[in-house]
Amino acid sequence: MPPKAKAAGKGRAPAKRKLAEEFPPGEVLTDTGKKSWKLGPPVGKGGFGLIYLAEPNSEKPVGPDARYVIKVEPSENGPLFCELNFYTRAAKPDLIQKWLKAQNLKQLGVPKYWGSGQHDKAGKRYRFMVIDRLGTDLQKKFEECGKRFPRKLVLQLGLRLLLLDIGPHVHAVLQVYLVDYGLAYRYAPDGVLKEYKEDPKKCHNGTIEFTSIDAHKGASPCRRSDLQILSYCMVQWLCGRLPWEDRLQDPVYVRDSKISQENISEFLSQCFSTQDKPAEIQVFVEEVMSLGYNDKPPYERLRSILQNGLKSIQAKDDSKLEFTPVNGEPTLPAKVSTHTPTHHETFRYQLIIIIILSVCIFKPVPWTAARPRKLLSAGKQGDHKSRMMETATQTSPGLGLRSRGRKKVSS
Ligand SMILES: Nc1ncnc2c1ncn2[C@@H]1O[C@H](COP(=O)(O)OP(=O)(O)OP(=O)(O)O)[C@@H](O)[C@H]1O
Repeated sequence: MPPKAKAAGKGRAPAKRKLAEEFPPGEVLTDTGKKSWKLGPPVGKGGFGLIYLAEPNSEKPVGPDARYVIKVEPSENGPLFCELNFYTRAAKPDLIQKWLKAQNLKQLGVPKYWGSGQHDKAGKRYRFMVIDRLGTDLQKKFEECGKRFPRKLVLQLGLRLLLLDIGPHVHAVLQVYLVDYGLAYRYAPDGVLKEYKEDPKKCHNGTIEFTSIDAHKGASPCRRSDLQILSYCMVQWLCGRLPWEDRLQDPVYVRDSKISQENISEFLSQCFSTQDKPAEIQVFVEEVMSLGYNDKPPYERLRSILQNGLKSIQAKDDSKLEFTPVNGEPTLPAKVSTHTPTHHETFRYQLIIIIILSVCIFKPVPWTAARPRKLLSAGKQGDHKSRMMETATQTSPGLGLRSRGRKKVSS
């Protein structure tokens, strides 16, 4: 994620967390299943921890083609604990496999979980988690495109991030993944929806510019919160800048600016000129903003709104994601994978802001012949086949900074 402003000021709740120190390449960590992992260089940085390339421990150093990453944070930090909870409940390889089979899907846009544990170093205790290594992140692509994505791409990303199956594009090669489940939340444990309740101590959780109004108010996230975040992301991708980005240091200002955007048409008029304002985005945002806290969003309707947007520009969701600077040439034409993430109703998780902000572009190689430019070998599936990822420079959805001021850098 790009460096974002630190949230500060009144109403800012999240407690201070400790930063992890950087471990040298070659550090060996042993997970709770007694499997040892060797760290390579860091490939990403969150607000409180680092993400390292990693491989099962062996004589060899960990190279740039590592198939795993390990996220390490001081053990007392909450988000990694929360994230681990998500991964162990929802993303163990056998669980994902079962889910795919049950849903008749080929792939799911959630990295697989391979292990976790605690590691002591210099008198300090760290928590770590091993997951699939993915490719470049969407934020990086956004910056490469001059901070604006073409409308077709935004609509396609919107369709994928709605977490619905988009159909059998079996030969597609790029997939959008969601990572960073540090704020994942079970919005309906055992099928019982959580009640709306504001907690002043939790105000403004998430990446400040995109976080939902629910989160600003300290309410636990729900499905509409995810969609609000997605709406803000899509508007920013289209126009380059959200109206409240001038004062991200002030979460109350950001919250109030979002709340004051009751008239969606006026909100979008601050972002687009009259001729550039995409009609479907207005309809989409209106639909999202009309949702109640416990409403099940009309995902199909939301999808068709975005599909209609594609039609209106004589485009279709053809499984090619073209990262083209607006009014320019494509930087890296690419295809998108067979299946996008499917709505995870059964997991009863609320995938919140950081997740949407943490979208990886990932290209599994066993299903493709040609290597696009700038490939970096990486990743693995359960079958231990290596695969390649298209990457410009850095890895993972380098999106994200929480309003708590988590900064990210990437290698
Ligand atoms: N599975 C992955 N494969 C490759 N790179 C990754 C992966 N996961 C994360 N990264 C890289 O590390 C960066 C930080 O990841 P992540 O958002 O999970 O960390 P975080 O500590 O939770 O960050 P934050 O403090 O913003 O919540 C990402 O932006 C990305 O560049």
